[in-house]
Amino acid sequence: MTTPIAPDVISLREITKAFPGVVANDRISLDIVSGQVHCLLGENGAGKSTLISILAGMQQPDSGTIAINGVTATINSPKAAVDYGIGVVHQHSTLVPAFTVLENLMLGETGLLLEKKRAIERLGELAELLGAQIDPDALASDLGLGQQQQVEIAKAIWKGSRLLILDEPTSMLTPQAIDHLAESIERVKSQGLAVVFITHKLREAYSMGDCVTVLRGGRNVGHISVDELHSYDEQQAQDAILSAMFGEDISAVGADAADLAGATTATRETKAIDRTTQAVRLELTGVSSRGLGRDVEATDVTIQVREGEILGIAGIDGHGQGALAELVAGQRSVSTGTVRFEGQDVTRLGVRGRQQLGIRYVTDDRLHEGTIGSMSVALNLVIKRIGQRPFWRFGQIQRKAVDAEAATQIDKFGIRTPSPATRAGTLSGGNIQKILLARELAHGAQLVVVNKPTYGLDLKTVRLVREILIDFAANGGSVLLLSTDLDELVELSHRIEIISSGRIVGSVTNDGPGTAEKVGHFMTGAIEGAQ
Ligand SMILES: Nc1ncnc2c1ncn2[C@@H]1O[C@H](COP(=O)(O)OP(=O)(O)OP(=O)(O)O)[C@@H](O)[C@H]1O
Repeated sequence: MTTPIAPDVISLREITKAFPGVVANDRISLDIVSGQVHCLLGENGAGKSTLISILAGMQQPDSGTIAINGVTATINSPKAAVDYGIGVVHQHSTLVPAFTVLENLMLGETGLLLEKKRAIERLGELAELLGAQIDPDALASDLGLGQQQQVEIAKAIWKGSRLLILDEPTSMLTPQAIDHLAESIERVKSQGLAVVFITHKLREAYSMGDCVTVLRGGRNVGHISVDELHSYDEQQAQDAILSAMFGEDISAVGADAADLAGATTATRETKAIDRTTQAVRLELTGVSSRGLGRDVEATDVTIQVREGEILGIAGIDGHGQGALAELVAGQRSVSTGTVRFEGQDVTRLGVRGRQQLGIRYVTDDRLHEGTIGSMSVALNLVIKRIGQRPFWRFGQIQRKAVDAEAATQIDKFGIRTPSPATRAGTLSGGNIQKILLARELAHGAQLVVVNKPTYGLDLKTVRLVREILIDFAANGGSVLLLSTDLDELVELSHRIEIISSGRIVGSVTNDGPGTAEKVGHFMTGAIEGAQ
């Protein structure tokens, strides 16, 4: 066991960090105390990631100080952060897939392998601390997401951390893995570590947090102390957080606050699609995909999506959702089976041809595949229409038309950007997602494939994106929704099919209470089957 660490206070004072056109952190002060989970909430672009990247030594503040127990700490590199005992678990896995768990852990931040015997001992200590079973010899690529995350936590506190920062740790996990994570956090906390927990989910802030800080527009706009949070019931905690998050806008949010908070269990009132009147728009018959062999291929998939229908595809992340999405979009080839769109065989049609028919794709890889970070917001909004009128004429870009389109979409989707000319890569995750949706749903979209459309988005943006999809379907559009979030699937889908190891293993009509349990049953079966 690790020795309990004496209570520490990490004090941030007046931390300020500006980027061109935006003050990401504006004189933020807060205290992070050992033995407590400090939740950090705020809308997309509020400044959370900037603040943790400063704590993690990845960025330097323009001004302000960080002190540990009253002594100034100079965190001028990731190595310095590790030396101060600050470990971060990022949203996306940083493990090397081809390495074993042990190799990943031994490969420290210096890139040097530690001594093996000592590493096995340390892993044993940490596995006990986390209450996790971690096989040192398992390949990282063979681990489920929950297990990968346990390894990431072990890696973050490998050197005996004092502060563990978890950046939206629950967004990809199954309900079971979230429970396990909550137990691990409790144990880490009881060993005297401080935890900073970034989440968009108010339920989690209440159930796992000891205190809450809300950021808005780069500022610390509200703090709920340990005593306050522990004295509140869930409703009071939600009200306090929401009013800090939305300030005067709360009246606009008003009655929908519970929805925004994700407090209610999602149920969809809409009836199933009328199969006698709504034509089949997309039909996959016995389709298997053929990719580069890096991830799970779709195998023998037969599905139909009708006009006006949202078909949800549930499953543990990495079970062939990417392959399925790409083969509908035309980005991955079909090895067997047929893909038909509005009656036409499009099995061999490429991406561009499918786009012209109205098939659109919002990838879950917003930053790399979905947008070009070095290009402006305006160009990203029209990038799929290069060479086409009215944005290009005679090989020349038509600035006026591009700017007019950008202005319309920025307004319609509430994209928060200093200007249309700002580089897309500098926007927050939520705003990048809005660019993708704006672009893909524009101009003749008939069917949109969306993969994890609200992953990492804040409450308001989640609601906006879901409303956009519901409206699109209500107006006759078809949606193939791939998601790992059961609440989202139940809230949006008319029907839900479950994918496991690339195959469809079940189908549930979303006809009222009990749907989530039925889907969960298939998913759990899928987990057991996969491990
Ligand atoms: N490297 C950068 N260059 C320019 N602007 C940046 C950079 N990093 C962040 N920003 C801007 O700083 C602001 C705060 O962004 P930050 O990523 O910290 O917010 P966030 O609260 O973490 O958002 P999200 O919930 O979307 O992750 C945003 O307006 C963002 O566009």
